[in-house]
Amino acid sequence: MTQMTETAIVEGSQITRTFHIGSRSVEVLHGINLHIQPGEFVALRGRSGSGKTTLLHLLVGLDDPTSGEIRVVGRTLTRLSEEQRADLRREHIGLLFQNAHLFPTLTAQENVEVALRLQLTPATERTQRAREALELVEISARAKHRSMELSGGEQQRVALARALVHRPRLLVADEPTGNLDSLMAQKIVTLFRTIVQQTGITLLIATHDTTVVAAADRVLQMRDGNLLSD
Ligand SMILES: Nc1ncnc2c1ncn2[C@@H]1O[C@H](COP(=O)(O)OP(=O)(O)OP(=O)(O)O)[C@@H](O)[C@H]1O
Repeated sequence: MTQMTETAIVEGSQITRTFHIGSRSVEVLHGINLHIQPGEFVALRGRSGSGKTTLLHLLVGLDDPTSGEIRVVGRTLTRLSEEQRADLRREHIGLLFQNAHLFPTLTAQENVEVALRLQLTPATERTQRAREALELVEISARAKHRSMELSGGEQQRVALARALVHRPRLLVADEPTGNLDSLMAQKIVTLFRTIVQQTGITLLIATHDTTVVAAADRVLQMRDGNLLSD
């Protein structure tokens, strides 16, 4: 087993994941080791089906590895209950997906505040923090628009604001530019870089997008359930 270090914000040691489909077992991840340091912007690249989404789900505690150990922000995920893992996400992790998954009839501001309601943050602080998050992703001018009135790129910015509003230490994103045209994608990527610089957050992004890959500090390459580089 690889030695776990004290300083990494995300660490995986010999992670495997096997899915059971009927009587068949399919090992999708074959013993992944990885270390991500605080403040790094890491792109996770690999063909469709190589296991990127499966790995991300394990690293944020949405799924359990078949074997191996995962430590995120100093906690060993396999030792936590589902509720404790949900708390860990609420406190320290932001999630962003290919689709923005906003409430269509709520405004941009309200969509961001929803994340803080779950944390029982007082109303005045919620409003202020949501405003700041919308400012950070440069979408304040649309704060009062209902999300269904926004473009795809604008919706993704609101989703990013929602993922950042609780000031997580780690942002994990799965194909966040997958539904955007190249100009919109470029703008979001520029924003990722700015946010890393301004906040010191750690970014882990699974992507096929060469713009994201080019902007990252480091690229992890997956192939057929193996990580080729760490
Ligand atoms: N719940 C599941 N049950 C069975 N097989 C699964 C499950 N989830 C994923 N797989 C299989 O695991 C493999 C890896 O899938 P995964 O979604 O992690 O790949 P990916 O690299 O994220 O692909 P993409 O770039 O298309 O999103 C695929 O062969 C997929 O069919």
